[in-house]
Amino acid sequence: MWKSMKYQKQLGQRYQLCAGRPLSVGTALKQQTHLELLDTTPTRTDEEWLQAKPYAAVPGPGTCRVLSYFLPGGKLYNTNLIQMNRRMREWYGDIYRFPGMLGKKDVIFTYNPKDFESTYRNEGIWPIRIGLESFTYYRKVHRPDVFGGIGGLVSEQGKSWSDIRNKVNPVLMKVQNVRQNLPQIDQISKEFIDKLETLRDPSTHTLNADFHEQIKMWAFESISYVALNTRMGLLTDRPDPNAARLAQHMSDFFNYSFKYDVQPSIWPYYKTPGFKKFLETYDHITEITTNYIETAIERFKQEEQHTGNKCVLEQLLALNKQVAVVMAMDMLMAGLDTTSSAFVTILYHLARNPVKQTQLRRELQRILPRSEDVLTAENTKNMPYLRACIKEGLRITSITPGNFRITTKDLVLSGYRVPRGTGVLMGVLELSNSDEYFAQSAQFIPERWLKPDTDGDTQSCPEARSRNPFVYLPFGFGPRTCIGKRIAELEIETLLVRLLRRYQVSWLGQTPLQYESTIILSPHGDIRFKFEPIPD
Ligand code: HEM
Repeated sequence: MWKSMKYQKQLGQRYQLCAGRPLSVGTALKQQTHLELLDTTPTRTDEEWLQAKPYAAVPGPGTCRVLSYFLPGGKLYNTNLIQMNRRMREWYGDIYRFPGMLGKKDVIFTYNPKDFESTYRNEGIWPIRIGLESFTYYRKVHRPDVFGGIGGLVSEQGKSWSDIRNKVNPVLMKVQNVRQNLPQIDQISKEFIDKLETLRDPSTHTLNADFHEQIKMWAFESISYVALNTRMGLLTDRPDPNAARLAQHMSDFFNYSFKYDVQPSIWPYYKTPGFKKFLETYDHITEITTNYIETAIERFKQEEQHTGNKCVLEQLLALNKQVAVVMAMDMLMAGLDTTSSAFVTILYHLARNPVKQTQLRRELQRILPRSEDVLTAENTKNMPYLRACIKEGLRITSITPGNFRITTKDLVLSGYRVPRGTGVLMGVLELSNSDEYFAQSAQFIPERWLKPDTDGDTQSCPEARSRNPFVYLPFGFGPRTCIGKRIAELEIETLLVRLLRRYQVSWLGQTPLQYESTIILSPHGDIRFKFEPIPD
């Protein structure tokens, strides 16, 4: 009895430390009806489990040692996430435990594809990916007045996550439904090219502006068209006055999120002035996006008679207004830096590989004999080399370097017992860059992704592709895979077609493209391309 009361008390402390943390692992697990108890004590008694080494034997530093690593002068002081993971892997091996701190749980880092497979195959129908806890806090605790208890896809878990996901999947994951946005996404790409022309020095073919910033504007214009059915005008000289404000708040959001969601922070216990500013940033984003949505609703009412296909926002509103508002915000937050970083990455690899770029251009010239020709659902169907280039770019640099899950079952990972409720970070970036899984892994070889029967003059090379599907997952895996994948692909493909049909692109940076790693990998530093027009 005492033991049980003490246990309940411990659980209470563990899961109700403050209003911001109750929606953590415990609650997420509790929401899964097959795991009703908060108790994460292992229940497996089968041979594999019994034969495995205990969890305590997983290599890794203790809490004090980890803290010493990050102090000034420490071995990991001032390293970014990628550098930190690489060093830890060198010291501790292909599986190690990073101890939980300040209310966060332990995380197992693994570089073993068998572990990836085990984790994904056992994730069940409601996979748990605890990501941005500040999101959950803001929506569920700080502003329930606006969100009515809906946390959104990024932060919900269990049945509440699946209720939203099942509703929005047909709108966002169906290729044809997403592809009906092609004319507008293409229009945005053409406006980007027009803007590029105004920034391009015709004698040197270089830009008088920061290319990465311009690409962020393109990504913003594209995703806000899809999410808010609004043209922000960011690629024109008359942008919507609120658009620049929203863009700035989104950029602040990413910086704050890294600080308060990824790095250890005391905000769950004490709301620091910096965290309060973060909440204000959330407030600004909420206010501006809801205003755009209200305006769009008015517009839809006036256009009620229109008979054409409904846009994404209209389809989401037809499901449920609150879900639509939350989903639109999630699309803006998750679909901006990811798409712009991926685009710069893929363009960089093509710029560094002129032979592959020329090969790609042949395909593009077949699709668009004249650069001004129209892109249609029909002529964009068959672009195998373009799609292979995108895949290959994201293989060399997966901008989400690791995929994360909280285990919902007791698992044996790399021979160790890992109880359910443990965080597992799967280091895909390292494996997709390893010669063990991809021949000549450092080389940009789009041919690995071509099917042997691909038309045209390109020789496919599927044998250079890994036989293990779990070592290449730039958009994640399973029921919780990226819901914006189709939108991102449409945006990236369309702009690549327009840009590379029009220009020969080369890399002028002094070094290979550098990245800064916050929640994703973001291109950083000297990003300079040369754009030489190609005669029609
Ligand atoms: C190249 C661009 C992108 C990349 C590489 C990317 C990558 C990812 C990855 C790896 C995940 C985690 C998947 C998992 O845990 O299995 C994810 C989730 C997510 N992404 Fe993307 N993403 C991209 C673009 C977008 C876009 C354009 C949107 C918006 C429409 C978006 C919205 C989301 C959302 C809402 C989730 C959470 C899904 C859920 O938990 O159900 N992403 N993305």
